Amino acid sequence: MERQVLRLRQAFRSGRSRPLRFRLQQLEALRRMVQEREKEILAAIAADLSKSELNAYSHEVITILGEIDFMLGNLPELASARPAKKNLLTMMDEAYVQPEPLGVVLIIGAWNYPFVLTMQPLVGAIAAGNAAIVKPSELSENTAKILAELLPQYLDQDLYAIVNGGIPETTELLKQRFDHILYTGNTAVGKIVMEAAAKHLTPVTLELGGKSPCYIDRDCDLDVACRRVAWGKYMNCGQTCIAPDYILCEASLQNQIVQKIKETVKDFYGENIKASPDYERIINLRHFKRLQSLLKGQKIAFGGEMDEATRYLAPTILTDVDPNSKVMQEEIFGPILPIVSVKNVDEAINFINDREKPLALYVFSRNNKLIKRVIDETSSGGVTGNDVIMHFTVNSLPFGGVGASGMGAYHGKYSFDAFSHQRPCLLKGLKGESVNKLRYPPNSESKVSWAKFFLLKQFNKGRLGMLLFVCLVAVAAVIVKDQL
Ligand SMILES: NC(=O)C1=CN([C@@H]2O[C@H](COP(=O)(O)OP(=O)(O)OC[C@H]3O[C@@H](n4cnc5c(N)ncnc54)[C@H](O)[C@@H]3O)[C@@H](O)[C@H]2O)C=CC1
Ligand SMILES: CC(C)=CCC/C(C)=C/CC/C(C)=C/C(=O)O
Repeated sequence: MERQVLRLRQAFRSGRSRPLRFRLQQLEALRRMVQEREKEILAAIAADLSKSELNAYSHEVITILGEIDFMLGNLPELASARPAKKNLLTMMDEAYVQPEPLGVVLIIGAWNYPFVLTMQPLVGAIAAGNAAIVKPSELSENTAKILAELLPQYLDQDLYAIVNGGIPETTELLKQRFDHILYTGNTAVGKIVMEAAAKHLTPVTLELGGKSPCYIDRDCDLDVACRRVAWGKYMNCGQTCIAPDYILCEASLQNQIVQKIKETVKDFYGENIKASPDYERIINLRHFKRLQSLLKGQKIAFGGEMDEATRYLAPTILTDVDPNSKVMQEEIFGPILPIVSVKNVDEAINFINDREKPLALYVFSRNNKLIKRVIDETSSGGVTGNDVIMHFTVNSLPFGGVGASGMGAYHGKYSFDAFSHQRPCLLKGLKGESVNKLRYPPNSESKVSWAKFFLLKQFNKGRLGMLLFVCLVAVAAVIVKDQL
């Protein structure tokens, strides 16, 4: 492992990953990989998650193609230096912010969207000019295997590597020194990653989970709300980090919601859900049993059927759920939808604020003011109003958690930023010592007054104002020169 990281570091040090042309060429190669090897990629995702290839394409491949296209179109601008506003002491100098790559970064992915969660960060890491090691989840072994086979065929092998394996391999990897780690997965392992990173003062982006609440207001089109919630909850069999975890609503809405979601499930998956190509399975037996245990003692208003042999768990709704029950204590990450009654929106807001900050928050209402109020009075990684999941698809929005649901963000420009250092650069000439005297010792009252003038004065006065100001500064400089 150590040797592998060293090899990448040497390649990074050679400067090869930095030129814009090289980054664009690697991103184009990645796009070629996705396009040319689409069938193999889809088959691997499909095998890992019992998913149809069509769903694998729309859940994962589209996102990556979109992200690569965004970077190819915007990289020249993202990577270029941005001029910075100057103060009076530096107005003759050059000041700019130059994004620079961080170095060798580690990307640790989770199994639930195994292609997106490794490749989307990799697009950002390449775009920002880094070397990268990708560690896919061992639970999605087919995707991990195909990535290990394909990436070296398309990308520079000295700069981008893939490490497969389980906890021992990740533990070993985490002992190495990286310049950034982007980890996606559960909160407990997030803490392990952060602790390991701290040993090297390595910055981290932690994409964690949590219980994302969904408040449905009385003043709402329930048909639409229930269809959208059912889509986001049962997609990937509920194994989506930003799936609506539970519904909060007034007690009087509960039965209507159950009825409408039931009808939607029939429209989506037909009478025989098991036979639907659009309904996935639970990733493994451990998760299946965990979900099974969450149903104990609950009132199942819909669904609940399961088949251990195929890890099938039907779309399920629980009603009158006690907020203290187990299903409300941990992220569900499966197709179980608890409904918790609240008296009104105030109680919903308190309910949300009494718990850890979630990764996503959803509010359905015809009343935009109410939606804005819920947003203003709560905190979460992201929000979609009157829909679920969809903020994930807008790559001009940063995607990430807050508090227990994570730190840092990525997607689009934010991925580029996550893997870059914004380096402030000030280039001065060797002239101007007369004015510089005011910062050299020995200090004096008059030097402090002039320093205040030069450093604290604002000059947002338009072109003419600027001209006058420059004259004023020139006069001041002459006076300073004579006085100091
Ligand atoms: N915020 C986000 O973007 C996303 C968050 N998630 C969250 O991830 C969770 C599901 O993923 P997991 O089951 O955690 O995925 P997982 O079991 O695949 O683990 C994630 C990664 O951590 C590594 N890992 C596991 N145990 C480790 C240990 N003890 N030490 C070092 N590395 C270790 C694995 O090898 C894997 O690469 C959910 O909580 C979900 O909400 C999932 C997808 C996206
Ligand atoms: C067609 C369409 C709008 C699909 C949506 C795909 C999507 C947003 C999937 C979720 C992706 C994801 C990585 C979720 C997660 O992190 O758990």
